[in-house]
Amino acid sequence: MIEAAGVVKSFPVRGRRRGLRRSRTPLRAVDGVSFTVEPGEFVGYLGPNGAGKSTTIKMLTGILTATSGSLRVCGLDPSRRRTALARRLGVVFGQRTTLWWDLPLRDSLALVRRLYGVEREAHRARLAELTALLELEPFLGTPVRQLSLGQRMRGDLAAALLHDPELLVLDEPTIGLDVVSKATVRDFLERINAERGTTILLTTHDLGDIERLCRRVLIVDHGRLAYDGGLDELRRTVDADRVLVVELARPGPPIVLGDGGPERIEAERSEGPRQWLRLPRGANAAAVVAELAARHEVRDIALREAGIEEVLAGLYRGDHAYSGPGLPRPRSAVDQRSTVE
Ligand SMILES: Nc1ncnc2c1ncn2[C@@H]1O[C@H](COP(=O)(O)OP(=O)(O)OP(=O)(O)O)[C@@H](O)[C@H]1O
Repeated sequence: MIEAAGVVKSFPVRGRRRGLRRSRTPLRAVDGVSFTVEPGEFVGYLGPNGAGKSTTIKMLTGILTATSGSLRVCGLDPSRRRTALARRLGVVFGQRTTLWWDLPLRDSLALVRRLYGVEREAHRARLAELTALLELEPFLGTPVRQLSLGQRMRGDLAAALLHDPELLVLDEPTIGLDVVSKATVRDFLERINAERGTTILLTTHDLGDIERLCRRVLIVDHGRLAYDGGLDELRRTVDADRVLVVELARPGPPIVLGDGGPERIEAERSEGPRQWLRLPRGANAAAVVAELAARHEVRDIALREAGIEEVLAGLYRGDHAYSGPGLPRPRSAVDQRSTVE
């Protein structure tokens, strides 16, 4: 569905004045990104602010032309076949609307039908289906400018899907939505992916979106792909800490396990009978728990895995080494690269 090979996008940037001339140093917003997305996949396209996500999406949809590299979306070159691609692609930008501000939502959606040349009968059936799934009925007659953000986003999703595209590209579709609207949008996306097989590429900073929806994530950093794989593998691969929270029968001195050896673990915090032990990477939690139980009177134990928030924050800050399966290049290579030509 998507094939990107060595895609680069440079923007000219006004530099410092040198004599009468200003230097124009190009900024590589996207710096040699390669990945493929198969039909039916639901992929998260993640990365810190300014990483190059929106620029990639604009190239995928044909709004921007790549400076170099090769890009195929639904088998088409997006910048040369933009109109043909538009019939097979749905796009939603959370920060903008594609609907007509002064028209009631129903009329906006009728105009979308004409734009895409969808037959009246097919349109009617599809509109009825999307109206039910997205619960649009109560505000179909309301002008778009009077819709709440959550209502407008549901309207935008309907507009993007009325022509039944194979691929849906979403740029922050849940930004600013309350918990109920987010849940409606997420349920809907999950459903069209599972039931209709619509391929979805989702850009988001929302951790709930990522955990709930994305089986595979691509992480970009400074315009480069830093990770391509599953969320669970990501949690396991990065050096994310696990913490044992132990409740002893009574308060005592800090627990020390594996004393003297390389696997020595000492409680880093204690509050009354409760103590926190940070497990070193690769430590066998079962063996640690067995040693704990043999040497202490333990009431309760909980193992706290790092949440995806901590894992991503660590990656974005550069705390973790990029190595291992699914991680195409070591962190040092990302660091050594210059973002400005
Ligand atoms: N038209 C442009 N001209 C010059 N620089 C641009 C242009 N568009 C984007 N950039 C720069 O390219 C880099 C990547 O921007 P982009 O919007 O793709 O990031 P992003 O990952 O979508 O960020 P965010 O999460 O904040 O939306 C940024 O440094 C940005 O300033």
